[in-house]
Amino acid sequence: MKQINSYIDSLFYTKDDLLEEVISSIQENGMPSISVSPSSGKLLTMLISISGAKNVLEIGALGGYSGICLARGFGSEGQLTSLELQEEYAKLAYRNLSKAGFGDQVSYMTGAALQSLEKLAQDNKKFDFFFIDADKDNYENYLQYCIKLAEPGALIVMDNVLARGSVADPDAEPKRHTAFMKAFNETVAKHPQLESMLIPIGDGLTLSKVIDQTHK
Ligand SMILES: C[S@@+](CC[C@H](N)C(=O)[O-])C[C@H]1O[C@@H](n2cnc3c(N)ncnc32)[C@H](O)[C@@H]1O
Repeated sequence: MKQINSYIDSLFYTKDDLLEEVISSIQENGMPSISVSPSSGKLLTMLISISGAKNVLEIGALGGYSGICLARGFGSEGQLTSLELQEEYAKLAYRNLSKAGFGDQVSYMTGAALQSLEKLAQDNKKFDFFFIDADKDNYENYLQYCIKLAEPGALIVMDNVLARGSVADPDAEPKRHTAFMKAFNETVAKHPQLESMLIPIGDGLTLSKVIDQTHK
């Protein structure tokens, strides 16, 4: 997996000073180095621009790396709502999004994402693109909320679904979330409201389209 990702990054990722500054700012602030991989970030940008999504919800901001990738996809016309547990992380993410020129197009909701999602549901908010990249134990809950908050045909992208390849390789040392991710991937694959595919890039991204029930 590592070798394949290095190969993909070496061919398709071009040096990006702004994103490299984001990575440095995360390290300087003593935060974990767990942003999406460069190629996953580029794919997020492409998915937003191809789908034309303008109202994006991110779960798990960290220092704003994926937030910038998402915002680049909608350019000057979209809005990003980002949910982050840690106030300090959200502040850094906001500074980085502002540096990237998206300060007016992003808003952060801090605290446990499940509470923020419940608030968004109560307020009848709708989104056309979701990126789930926070605590893995809640992935199924996050997925259910995203479906609830989705415009028909919305896309939901979930990161880390391969758990470093351990979900597919019986000889690999199991990770903390291997068993959980295996079960989650089965749920997504069979979900009646989703049409999905797992893309083995970075730590694995699943891309799900919310089926428009009115056109079935
Ligand atoms: C893998 S990092 C996100 C990386 C980010 N998406 C990127 O690629 O730039 C996961 C983030 O989820 C946040 N998080 C963990 N548990 C959470 C929760 N219950 N509610 C909201 N955010 C949470 C963590 O603080 C962390 O910043």
